[in-house]
Order: sequence, then C-alpha cells, then structure tokens
Amino acid sequence: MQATLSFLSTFYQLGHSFWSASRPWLIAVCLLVTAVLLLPATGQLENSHQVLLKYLPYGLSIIVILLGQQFVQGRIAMAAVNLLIGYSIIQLHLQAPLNQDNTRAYFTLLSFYWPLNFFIIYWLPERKLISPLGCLLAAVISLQIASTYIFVHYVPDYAQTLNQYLALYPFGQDPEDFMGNWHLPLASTLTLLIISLVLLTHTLIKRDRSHCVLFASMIACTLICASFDSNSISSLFSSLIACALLVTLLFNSHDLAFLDELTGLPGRRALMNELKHCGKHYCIVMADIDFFKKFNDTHGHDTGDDVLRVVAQELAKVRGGGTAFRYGGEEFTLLFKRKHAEEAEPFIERIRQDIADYPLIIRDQENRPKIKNKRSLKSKASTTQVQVTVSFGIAQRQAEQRPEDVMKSADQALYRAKEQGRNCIAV
Ligand SMILES: Nc1nc2c(ncn2[C@@H]2O[C@H](COP(=O)(O)OP(=O)(O)OP(=O)(O)O)[C@@H](O)[C@H]2O)c(=O)[nH]1
Repeated sequence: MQATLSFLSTFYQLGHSFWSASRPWLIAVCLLVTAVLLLPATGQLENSHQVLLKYLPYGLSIIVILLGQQFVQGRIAMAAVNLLIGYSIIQLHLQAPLNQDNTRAYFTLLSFYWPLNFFIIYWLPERKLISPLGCLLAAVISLQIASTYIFVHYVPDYAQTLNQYLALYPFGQDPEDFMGNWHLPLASTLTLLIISLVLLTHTLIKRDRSHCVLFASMIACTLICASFDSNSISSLFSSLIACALLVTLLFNSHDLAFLDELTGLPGRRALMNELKHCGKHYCIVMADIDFFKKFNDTHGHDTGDDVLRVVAQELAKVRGGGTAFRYGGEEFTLLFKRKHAEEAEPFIERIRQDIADYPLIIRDQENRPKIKNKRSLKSKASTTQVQVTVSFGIAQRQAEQRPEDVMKSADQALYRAKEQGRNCIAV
C-alpha cells in the first residue's frame, strides 16, 4: 500500500512538472500541429470558403496589431505586422509561375527575410508597436522590400545571378523543376536551421509563451515557403499564425491582470474572482511570513523578494486541492474548495514544515546574480544559511457568510497564530 501511494505521488509530481514545463509551449505546438493536420483538407474547400480563407489573415493580423498596441504587447503586434506584409507580398506579387527569374528571386528573398524578421522580433524587448523600436523594425522591413525591388529591377542580371548562386536545393531537388517537395535553397535552409536551433535552445531555457509562439511562427513561415505549391498553404498557415498570436496576446493580458509579477502566483484579483465561483463549501487559509520586516532590514529588499519567490513556490506545491494566491505584501492565501478546515489542516502542516526546513542560503550583495529572476538562494556560491517560517490562519465558511467575512475570520485566526508564537497553524 505504502509503495503504491509513493508511486502515485511520484507519478503525480512528474505529471505536474511536465504540465508546468510544457504549458508555455501549448499554443505554439497547437499552431504547428493544427497547420499540418488541416493542410490536406484545404484542397477540398469550396470556392467560397477558399476566398474567405484568403482574406482571413488580413482581418486577424489587423486585430492583433490593434490589440497589441492597446495592450502594450509590441512584439506580438510587430510579429503580426511582419505576417501581414509577408502574406500581402505572396498574395499580390507571387501568384505568377515561379520559374521566371524575377518572381523566383522575389520568392527566394521573401523566404529568407520573412522568417528572419520573426527571429529579429524574438530578441526585441517588450515595447509598444508605435515606439522608436517599432519604427526601427518598420525601417528594417522597408529596407528589405526596397532593396529587393531595386536589385531585382535595376541591377542587370541580379535575379539570374541570385538564382544561380542559390541553385542548390536540399533533398536532391532540381532547381529548374520548381514544383517539388522543398522549395528553399540549401543556403536558406541551412541558415534557417541554425537560427531555429538557436531559438529552440533559448525557448527551452526561457520557457515563455510569447517566445515559443514567435519561434513557432518563424517555423510556420518557413514551411509556407518550403511547400509553396501546396494549395492555400499561405492562407491557412498565416491564419493560424495570426490566431496563435491573438490567443497569446489574450493569455498574456490575462496574466498581466491576474498573476502576481514577482512570484508568478495568481494575485488578489484572481482570488476574489475565484471566490465568486467556489460555491458554499470551502475554507480559506491566510499565510504570513514571520518577522519579514526584520528579514528585509537585515538582508535587503532584493533578498526579501527572493524569499517571497521561494515561499510562493513552496505554497504552490500544496496538495489536497488547495490553490495558492499572493494576497499582497508578505501575505498569501490558500483556497481549499469543498474541504473542511480539519481536512485541509494536514496539507497546510506539511507546507509549513517544508518551508521551515527549506535551507535558505543568502548571498552577500556582491554575489547576487545580475539576472533578476535567477534564483539566488540555495546556491553553493552563497554565504549565510537562514530559516524562514510562515504562520497560518484557517477559516471554514459558515452558513450565510460572504467571502469577505471568511477572509476576515482567516485573518483573525492568523493573528492568533502570531500570538501563539508564530510558525504554527490556528483555526
Ligand atoms: N522584499 C519585499 N518586502 C515586502 C514586500 N511587500 C511587503 N514587504 C515587507 O514586508 C514587511 C511586513 O512587515 P510587518 O507587517 O511589520 O510584519 P513582520 O515583520 O513580518 O512581522 P510579523 O508578521 O508580526 O511576524 C514590511 O517590511 C514590508 O516592507 C515585497 O514585495 N518585497
């Protein structure tokens, strides 16, 4: 029995870790999988649907650009601008046979610049679309378009030379027969492969939703160009990229409103929202770090922030159906739906114990990492070991009590826990 429970617990932990690790990838993976799955179906679309699909990327991209500007998510908006420009070029200038020198030169340069611009946007800091950075990106894209036009039309033999120079195609494709499986020249394929590997490595380390989606958008653009002869591929993939950007924008905006920036836990607004929907049977736990003012005064505010992150990370591991929120300052809340206080207490006791046993090792100020989110605790380069404890107050919802009343009772219980000497639970 013990072995089974331990196995289930390990299985749960593994599943939980996998889910947390893969969450930022969810939209990106959905984009690529849906695109590949839907591609064969586009050939069977009726004419009216094909027309609708052709105009969809324009509408969706414009929505993303407007919302991205409004919600200060410049990178997503810039990605939508890049998508819109690339897609417009395909629709307006690349509907001719690609075995003509000029058209093929246009196509080859688009297939290089389009994904490359996603790569550039990936590394930009988050700013508004209409900002010096946005203008710089607009200048880069304009320069790409203008130079392509001038070189192709005004430099004698440019298109021919470019096509000859890049005439080597991977997978043994004959460049004269443009209708094959992979239309990107070897040089572009290798360059995009290298930058894809760079982005893949970075997204695996960074695990951030926007970065993952920008990476997936770059891959999707590359696939559009690589399989250019597939029916409606540019309309379908561009629509899906725009959808992925839109969903990312909405998720990011939700996180901005509901997640606490320092700890990553849901914040007070999320708690209040949750309390409206959690029925009549629940208990609330208020948790407060003990002597935190003294800790801040002794070790500095930055180390205090690190402690808040560690405590949040431990509280988030609460079992028994509890959810952790950062209530504000050094106060946290645990919400147990459909649980009595007595049922929740053993889970809180475990968390209390885990936090008290956590070996916090404090670096001196010079040794602190320069990267803000990097853990500075529990590291070999650190110097002093300290202990942080948390006091808890539990309140069970009584008949006719409003959520604010239950919170107040939990606060009173927390006060009692402080009076009883801290690092304990009071009901
Ligand atoms: N580093 C850091 N400190 C914070 C943050 N929010 C609140 N604090 C500090 O948390 C401390 C809370 O102190 P008090 O409310 O006096 O309580 P305490 O020192 O923890 O004492 P007891 O709760 O009675 O054990 C204050 O010094 C605040 O400045 C934050 O986001 N970061």
